[in-house]
Amino acid sequence: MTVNATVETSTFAQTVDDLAIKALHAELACYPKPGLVSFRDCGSHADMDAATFLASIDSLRGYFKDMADAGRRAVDFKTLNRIGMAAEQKMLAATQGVNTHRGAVFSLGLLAAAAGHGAARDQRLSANSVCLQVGNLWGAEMLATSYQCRGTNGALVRDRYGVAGAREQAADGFPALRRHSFPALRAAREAGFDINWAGVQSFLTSVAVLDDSNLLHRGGRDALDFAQRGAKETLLLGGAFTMEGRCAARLLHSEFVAAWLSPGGSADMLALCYFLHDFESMFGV
Ligand SMILES: CC(C)(COP(=O)(O)OP(=O)(O)OC[C@H]1O[C@@H](n2cnc3c(N)ncnc32)[C@H](O[C@H]2O[C@H](COP(=O)(O)OP(=O)(O)OP(=O)(O)O)[C@@H](O)[C@H]2O)[C@@H]1O)[C@@H](O)C(=O)NCCC(=O)NCCS
Ligand SMILES: Nc1ncnc2[nH]cnc12
Repeated sequence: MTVNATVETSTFAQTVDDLAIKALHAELACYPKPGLVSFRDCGSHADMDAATFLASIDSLRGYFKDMADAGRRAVDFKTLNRIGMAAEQKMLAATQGVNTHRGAVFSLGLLAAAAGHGAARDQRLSANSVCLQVGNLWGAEMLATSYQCRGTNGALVRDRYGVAGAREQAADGFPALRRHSFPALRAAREAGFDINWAGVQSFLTSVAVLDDSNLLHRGGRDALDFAQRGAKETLLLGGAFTMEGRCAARLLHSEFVAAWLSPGGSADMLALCYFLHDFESMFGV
């Protein structure tokens, strides 16, 4: 189905906004997500809780519409970056300076822009094509030195461990998400699991494969290895598909909290997967 044939472009951008906000809500609600904030507890965080996230999500309403509209106009990365920085400032004002959704503002914002770009040109709107378009359209520009943040946690671990972070994932069309996290969510939904447990399965899959800069920043290589191993072992027990796997996921949550580990990058991947799943059901061919 092509968008031009079905909905007005402005309605499309509003729908993208609604789906992105819904995805951020679903990510927050999903439990157990080892180490992360949900309505049950604050995970490995002393400075934020579910209320902080709700305020943050509310502040982002309209941002994804702006990004979809900007994508429709085929703007350059500089323009997207400016819109993103303004959204980040609104988010920080809503959370009294706590970083709740910096990564999601970046990654989900870029998906919204690619969706807007594709819809205006009657392109295929599968999850895969939208992810790849981010890299094709803006990848080279976003890797340019002028956009390298200095002093961020991501920049510090990139320099220290040489790993690919949020920017490199986006520039490459979100390979971990396309190959692992999203197929895990889709397979779980097709197998009949609800959005919570399908989300847990996708989240564990992300933790198992992603070089999460939050884990590296808090605990170095040991923390990343510990988290990836724990997620893999939980998946081997069946993950969200078995009672044993679900118990292991709850236990892993306690272990991450005890070690003060928080895989924030995987939280973003989960929100992206929820968004893409709804988006593809609505607009995909
Ligand atoms: C390009 C930017 C994303 C900057 O990136 P950079 O890597 O330089 O810096 P960070 O500030 O560290 O942000 C990266 C965030 O991306 C998430 N992330 C981490 N690893 C990965 C990964 N491998 N792949 C994809 N995404 C990843 C993660 O975001 C989530 O975690 C944050 C909360 O974590 P928390 O534990 O609370 O961390 P802190 O408060 O920072 O520290 P401590 O508590 O430990 O002390 C939360 O934001 C989640 O979303 C990383 O944090 C980008 O920021 C940029 O250029 N922005 C410009 C504006 C823009 O967005 N433009 C729009 C599109 S062009
Ligand atoms: N639910 C969550 N908990 C902690 N950090 C996050 N970053 C994005 N979502 C998050």
